[in-house]
Amino acid sequence: MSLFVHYLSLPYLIQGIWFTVMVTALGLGGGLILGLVLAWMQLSRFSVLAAFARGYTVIFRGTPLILQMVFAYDALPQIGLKLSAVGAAGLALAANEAPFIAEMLRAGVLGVDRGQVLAGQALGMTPALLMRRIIAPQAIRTMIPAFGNETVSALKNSSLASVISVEELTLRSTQLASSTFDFFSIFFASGLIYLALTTAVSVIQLFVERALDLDRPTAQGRLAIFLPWRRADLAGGLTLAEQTSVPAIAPQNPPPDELPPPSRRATSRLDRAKHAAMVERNNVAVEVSDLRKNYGGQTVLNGLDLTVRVGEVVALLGPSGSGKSTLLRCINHLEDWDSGMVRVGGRRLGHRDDGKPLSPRAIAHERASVGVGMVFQQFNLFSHLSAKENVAGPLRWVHGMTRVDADRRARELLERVGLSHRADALPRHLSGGQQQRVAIARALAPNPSVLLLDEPTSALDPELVGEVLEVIRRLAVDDGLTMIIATHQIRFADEVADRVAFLSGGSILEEGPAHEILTNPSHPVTQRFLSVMEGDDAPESAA
Ligand SMILES: Nc1ncnc2c1ncn2[C@@H]1O[C@H](COP(=O)(O)OP(=O)(O)OP(=O)(O)O)[C@@H](O)[C@H]1O
Repeated sequence: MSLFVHYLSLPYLIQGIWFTVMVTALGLGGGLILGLVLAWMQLSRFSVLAAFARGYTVIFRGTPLILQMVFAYDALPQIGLKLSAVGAAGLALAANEAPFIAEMLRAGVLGVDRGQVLAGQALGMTPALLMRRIIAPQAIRTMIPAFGNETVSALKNSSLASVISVEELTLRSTQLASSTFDFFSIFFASGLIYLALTTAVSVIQLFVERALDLDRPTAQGRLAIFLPWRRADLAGGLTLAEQTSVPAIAPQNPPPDELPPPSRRATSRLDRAKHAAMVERNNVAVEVSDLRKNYGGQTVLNGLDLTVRVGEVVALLGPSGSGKSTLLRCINHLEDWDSGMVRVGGRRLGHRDDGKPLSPRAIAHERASVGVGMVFQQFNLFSHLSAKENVAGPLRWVHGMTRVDADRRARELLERVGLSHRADALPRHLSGGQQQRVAIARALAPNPSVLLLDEPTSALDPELVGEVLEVIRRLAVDDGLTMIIATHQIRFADEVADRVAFLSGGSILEEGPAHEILTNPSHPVTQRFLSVMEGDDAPESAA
C-alpha cells in the first residue's frame, strides 16, 4: 500500500500527466477544427466536397490510431515535415478524432428541427445567420454528452503515443515497472491517475450540461453572460437577479391570456362583401402564374394561377394533398418550382429579372425586404429562445433594429396577442395555442406586406383553436392585412376571407367570393368536399 501511495505521488509519473494532457488537448483541439471543416464539407451543397470528406472519414476511421501515429512520426519527415514526438502524436490523434467529431457535429446540426430552419428562412435569415443563431446553439447543447465521450476516449487513446516515445503516463509507467518489477503497484497507480483525469472530464461535462440546461433558471441567468443567444434576455430588461428568479415552469395561477378589445369594426358578412369589393381596386400583392411543381413523378402544382390584391384575405381550401402548403411555400420561395412565376409586391422572389435563380443568401435578403410573413402548422418557434426573443431576435439580426426598439416591438406584439405575461417563457412551457400566437407575433414583427398562414390551427386541440382564430380574425378585420390562409375551418373562412380558392390536384378548381363559393359551389368536387365538412363546420347558407 505504501509503495502504491509512493508511486501515486512520484514526480516522474506526475510529469507524465503533462504529456498525456498535451497530446489529448492537441488531438481534441485539432480534431475539433478539422472536424468542423469535414462537417461543413459534408453538409455543403457541393457534392465534390462532400465526397472528399467522406473519403477522408473512411480512411482515418478505418485504420488503427497506432499506425497513424507511427506514420506521422516516421513517414512525414520523408516529405520534409519533421515534428516533435508530441506534435506527431497530437497530429495523428487530431486526424483520427476529426471524422468522429465531424459526425457528431453533423448529427447535432441535422438534429435541429427542420421546421425551425424553415421559420428562420421565412424570416429572412441567411444560411450563416441561421447557423449562428438557431442551429449552433441548439446543436451544441445536444452534442455535449457525445463530446464528453470523445474527450474521454481521446485521453485514453493518447496512451498509444508511447509507441513513438512520447513520455506520457503509460510510457513512464512501463519504464518504471521494467526497472523496479513492481508492475502491480505502478500500473494500479497509473490507472488511478487516468481514472482521476477521466472523472474530471465527466464532472466538467456534467457542469456544462447543467449550465446549458434552459429548464434550470439559475443556470440560465448565470451562464447567460457567456452565451450570445441568452445574453439578449438579460439586456432585454431583466436584471440578473430577476432573470435567475424566472420560474422554469408556468406559475401556479398565471394571469389569464387576454386579448385587447377588438376595434369597433363589425365582422359581419356584409362588411366582408363591401371589403371584397373595395380591395378589387387595390394593387396586386401576390401574383402566381402557371406554377408547376413535381415531387419525383408526382405533380403537386399543376399550372396554378392566383392573384391576391393588397388588403385581401384569400382562403385556400381543398382536400388533403391538394397542394395548399406547397403553394404557400412556393410564394415565399421556401420551395423551388419547375416552371411558372411568382411575384410578390411586383418582385420575382428568388429570381433575377432575367429568370436566373438567386443564391440562398440573396434570397434571404430579398425575403426580408419584400416582407412575406409565414405562420406554420407546427408553430416552429425557436425552442432555445423565450417568447420575447423569438419575436425580437429576428428583428435585430435580420432588420438591424436596436435591442431597445426590438424589445419594445416584441412586447407590443405579445400584448396584442394577449401574451405579454408569458414574454420570458420558453416555447415548451406554453400551450399550443399560446405558441401559435407567439408565432403570429413573430411573423408580424417586421410588418410584412403579406402574411401566409399554413393551417394555423390544425395542430391544436379543439379548445385552443378559438384563441388563435380570434387573433387572425382581428388581423384580417381590424388591420386589413393581406393574407393567404390554408385552412380546413370552413366557418372561419366564411367569416374572414374575401375570397376562397378551392384546390384539387394542384390547380384551382373554383374561386370566388367566400360566402358564394362556400354556400353555393358549382364544381362537383367542391360540392362533395363541402358536404363532407357540412356536419361540423359548414357556414349557414345565404338567406
Ligand atoms: N417534401 C416533399 N417531398 C415529397 N412529396 C411531398 C413533399 N411535400 C409535399 N409532398 C406531397 O405533395 C402533395 C401536396 O402536399 P401539400 O402539403 O402541399 O398538400 P396540402 O393540400 O397542404 O395537404 P394538407 O391539407 O394535408 O396539409 C402531397 O401528396 C404530399 O405528399
